[in-house]
Amino acid sequence: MEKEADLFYRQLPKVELHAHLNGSVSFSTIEKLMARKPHLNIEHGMTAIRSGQRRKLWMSMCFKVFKVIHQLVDTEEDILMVTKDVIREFAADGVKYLELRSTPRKETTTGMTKRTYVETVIQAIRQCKNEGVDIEVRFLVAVDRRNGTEVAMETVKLAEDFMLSTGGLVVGLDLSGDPTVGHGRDLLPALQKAKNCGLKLSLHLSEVPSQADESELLLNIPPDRIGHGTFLHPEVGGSQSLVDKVRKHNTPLELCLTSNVKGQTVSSYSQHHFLYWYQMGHPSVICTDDKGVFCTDLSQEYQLAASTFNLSQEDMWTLSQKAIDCTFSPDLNQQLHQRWLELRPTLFQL
Ligand SMILES: CC(C)=CCNc1ncnc2c1ncn2[C@@H]1O[C@H](COP(=O)(O)O)[C@@H](O)[C@H]1O
Ligand SMILES: [Zn+2]
Repeated sequence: MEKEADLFYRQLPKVELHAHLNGSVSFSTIEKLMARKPHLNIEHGMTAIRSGQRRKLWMSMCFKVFKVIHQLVDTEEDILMVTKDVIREFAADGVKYLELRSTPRKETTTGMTKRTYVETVIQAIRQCKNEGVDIEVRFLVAVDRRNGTEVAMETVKLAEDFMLSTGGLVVGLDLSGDPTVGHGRDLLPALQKAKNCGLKLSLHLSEVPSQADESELLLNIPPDRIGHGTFLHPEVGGSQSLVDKVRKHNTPLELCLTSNVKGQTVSSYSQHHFLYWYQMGHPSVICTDDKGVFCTDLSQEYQLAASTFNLSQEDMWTLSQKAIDCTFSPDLNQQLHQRWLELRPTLFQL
């Protein structure tokens, strides 16, 4: 029975809209990177958060994991390998459309620049396409909230340049980074600029408690999608006014169950705010966030949502199909819906 369910969720065609590149690096890719850089003396436990592993002062500790991964991924060669591996892994997991996001990084020691960083990600996406990997991939350039106004402005310029030069592969901008650091008000002008030049916006919002003011500000832009939104509703310290804003614009939420449970912003799977939004009929998309760091994949997240909230395979099919309407590539909608229809008979004969 368990095996059949596994197979169903793996074969279910899926859309992944919230995946940070360096958080998605798998165990086997980390091994290849460690072999390239033995002098760093990095061990496996430093790049992933396994089940039951819990620490105090949690959020900021978790973000240290990314520092370790960034040490391992610091050349264009690494970025190319990591991006291609991540794309192939999502494809092998049944993801048919993937929006990857990543923060352009400069590494003085290796000569990698923010521009060559993005160029390399794009090159990897193109190579996978040419190699026939069965997945459509788009890219969101990420702004790390920690770095303030000026860097955010530069990043928007970079994203705009690539949006124009890549024939639509760069579709938007992500706002992420340690939510306990910095304030969204400093980033508003950059986010507005991005929106005005045609980049779609996906913003990490109310990922930790007590950010109602910031969320209010950011929701006024308004964003095109929301990452997490864990503390938006009144029952968890948000407000009805925040919920009303999200409802008014019908802004889809990207929901990452394991990330929130392991990140300890949600106490257990059954307490996850997925249920609040799903029951309301609000567009809710199940995503992984950082499949490498949290040792998960998208099929597992679908299966967890189904078993936790007692949803049928038919419900989960509908959820994955509706995610198509939440992508930043409306030009692909028809093609993706067609694909889902073609695949449906094989799934429901299992
Ligand atoms: C507890 C925990 C780690 C939660 C995960 N929730 C997150 N919230 C905000 N930003 C994130 C999260 N996960 C990854 N990121 C962002 O993605 C980066 C890693 O991917 P990349 O280097 O941009 O390719 C991190 O440095 C951070 O800026
Ligand atoms: Zn995230």
